Amino acid sequence: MLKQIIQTGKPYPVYIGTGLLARSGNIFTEAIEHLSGKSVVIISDSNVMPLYGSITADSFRSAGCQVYTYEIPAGETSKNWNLLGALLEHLANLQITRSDYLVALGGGVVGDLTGFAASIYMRGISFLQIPTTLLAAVDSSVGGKTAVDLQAGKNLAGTFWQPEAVLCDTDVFHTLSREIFLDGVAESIKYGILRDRQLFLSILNGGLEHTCNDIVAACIAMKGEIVSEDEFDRGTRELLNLGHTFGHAIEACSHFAVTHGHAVAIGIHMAGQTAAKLGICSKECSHDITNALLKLGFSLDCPYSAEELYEVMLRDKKRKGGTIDLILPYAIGDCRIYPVTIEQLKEIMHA
Ligand SMILES: NC(=O)c1ccc[n+]([C@@H]2O[C@H](COP(=O)([O-])OP(=O)(O)OC[C@H]3O[C@@H](n4cnc5c(N)ncnc54)[C@H](O)[C@@H]3O)[C@@H](O)[C@H]2O)c1
Ligand SMILES: O=C(O)C(=O)C[C@@H](O)[C@H](O)[C@H](O)COP(=O)(O)O
Ligand SMILES: [Zn+2]
Repeated sequence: MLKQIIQTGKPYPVYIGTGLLARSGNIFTEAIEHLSGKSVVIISDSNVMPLYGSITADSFRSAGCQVYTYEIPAGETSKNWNLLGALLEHLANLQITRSDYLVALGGGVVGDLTGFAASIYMRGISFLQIPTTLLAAVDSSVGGKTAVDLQAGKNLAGTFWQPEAVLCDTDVFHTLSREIFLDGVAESIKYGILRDRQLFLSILNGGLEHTCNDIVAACIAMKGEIVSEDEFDRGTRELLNLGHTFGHAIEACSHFAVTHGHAVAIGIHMAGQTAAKLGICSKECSHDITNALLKLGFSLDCPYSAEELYEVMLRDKKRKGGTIDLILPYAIGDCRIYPVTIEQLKEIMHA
């Protein structure tokens, strides 16, 4: 089992390995002094609960916890205000107290919703992350961004609330469909393009199928490094949004029919093209990014017009009045924040 510490205001461990789910209760209670004896509410979705709910619940019970479970419908549309409210009411009905724990068992949707609930229930209680998608393992389970979507767009309401610990059992990826696994490949290769050309090449050459734990650990380490520098997303952390200004707009335009990872893949391709057009990176660099995404199996056609995307992009959280921070590649392994005015953004989109 690999262990990393995420150095936020409140440092916390991330455990990565195989066969961990059946031991999750023990691993967490050994790491967290007062967890045994507490109530834990395992929150999961309608696909993951039947697969991994019992093994997780049994493990927490054997470690001395009182276990409750709560299931939400699978899919992005569960990241909404009404479901968040229903979950909070349920916690209150169970008489969950401030010393108890929530456990997010699932992909990024379960993680973002559970983290949000944990951050506001009784003004904040502890939670644990058990990611079950590749995307959640390499990205959403670490760093403490929580959110729900609003009608106007993606993740427009949320908090920063770090988990107490994260446990990532990579065995669970075996039940993912190819498409959902690919969503995680998009967020993984993002890390390579951001800061690590070697990681980019390893993923391109099928590394996630062969040396999965090491690559997951490398992505988490990079996320930890960036988040520890800028926990509250006021500077460097914006880099983690590579491909997201375009990607979030695609998700919103599709009413969330396009998954986050696929939208981010198209967004990374668009970021590469934009950088080449602006003369920030070479044409070869932009082609290498696009070809890598195609080789990995992404379809990069965007079904929405420049106008449609632009309107949604204006609500991006990296907008500061009349400017918006784009994240653009200067080379593979070197991305930077590149502010543009919203007028320039309009021109870029039309080009
Ligand atoms: N907080 C962050 O930093 C952060 C980072 C990246 C993405 N996100 C968010 O994460 C979400 C996307 O996460 P996702 O791609 O995990 O989507 P998801 O949570 O919707 O999971 C995708 C699908 O896979 C199923 N599933 C999950 N684990 C499974 C398993 N082991 N076996 C079989 N099926 C399984 C789910 O039921 C769901 O149908 C988006 O809402 C995105 O905005 C947040
Ligand atoms: O952790 C971060 O910071 C990220 O930006 C990671 C992204 O992959 C993730 O999709 C995040 O939820 C996007 O955040 P947002 O602030 O653009 O809503
Ligand atoms: Zn993302």
